[in-house]
Amino acid sequence: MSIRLGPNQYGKAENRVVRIVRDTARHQIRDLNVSTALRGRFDDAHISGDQKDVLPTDTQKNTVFAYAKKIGVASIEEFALALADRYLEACPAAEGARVEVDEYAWDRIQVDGTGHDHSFVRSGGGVRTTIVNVDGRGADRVAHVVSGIKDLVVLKSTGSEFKGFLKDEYTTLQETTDRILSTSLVARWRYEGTGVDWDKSYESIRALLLQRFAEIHSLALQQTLHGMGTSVLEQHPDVAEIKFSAPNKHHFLSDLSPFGLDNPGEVFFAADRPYGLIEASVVRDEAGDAGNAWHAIPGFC
Ligand SMILES: O=c1[nH]c(=O)c2[nH]c(=O)[nH]c2[nH]1
Repeated sequence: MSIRLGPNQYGKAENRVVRIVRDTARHQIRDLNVSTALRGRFDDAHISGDQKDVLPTDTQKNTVFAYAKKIGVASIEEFALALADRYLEACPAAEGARVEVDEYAWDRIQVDGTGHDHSFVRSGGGVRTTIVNVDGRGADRVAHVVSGIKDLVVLKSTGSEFKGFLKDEYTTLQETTDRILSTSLVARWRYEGTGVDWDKSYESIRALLLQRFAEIHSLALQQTLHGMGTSVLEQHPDVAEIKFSAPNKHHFLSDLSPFGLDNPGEVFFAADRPYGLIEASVVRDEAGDAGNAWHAIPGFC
């Protein structure tokens, strides 16, 4: 019998770091959840228990907070790339570093029509996210950036059909040409390089996803996702591929006939489970090799 150590990585998950820029009375806030992981030649740490190669997860955490002060957060992508490079510099046994950053956005509280200098209210409308993987150093360095948005809850109250589907003896679903379509979208897209205006690109893709969700007359959530992804690839040449995970948040028409009431698409039961889970990706044919870009991202096909 032969048994060996399989794939492994280690790091500090979910460092909650809030960076305030307070050079003037008008403060800026970046509110992050940062998870780090190193992979490489860490066999001794697992097999003999010798930790000589291990940069502690505690050090990885400290680096996140020190870098928030030293270099600040120009964008979550730049911050993640800088951290990944730092870990590879500090830890010779590491062959690759993975840094995932979620950002919780804040809006200024409006007082008399003006955004307050230092009081904020958490924004709705999805969590911005990035996952950076850097493999190697110097001339061998390869960096991949997968950015995205999650928890983007959207709904259209008409303009959605689901009909013509396969039926068997267990099918009870009625065909419909007018239903509610709603999802809590996760979309992640892989950039081809790192010479990107990260904030501008994110805002533009987020706006485009919302616009296309609204515009597309949906024949199924699958077709809506494909349409949204195709538009992103058409309008963003630096995006190689986009992946979606979309729970179909079913809204069932409430039967009000026992109460002598008709219900022409006005009152619904919003079920929370079970839900259809629709996952799809749209890929550019000539896209470069994804390498480790999608390493350890759960919930995507
Ligand atoms: O958009 C949908 N896609 C499906 O595959 C599906 N299946 C189902 O029951 N309802 C829906 N809706």
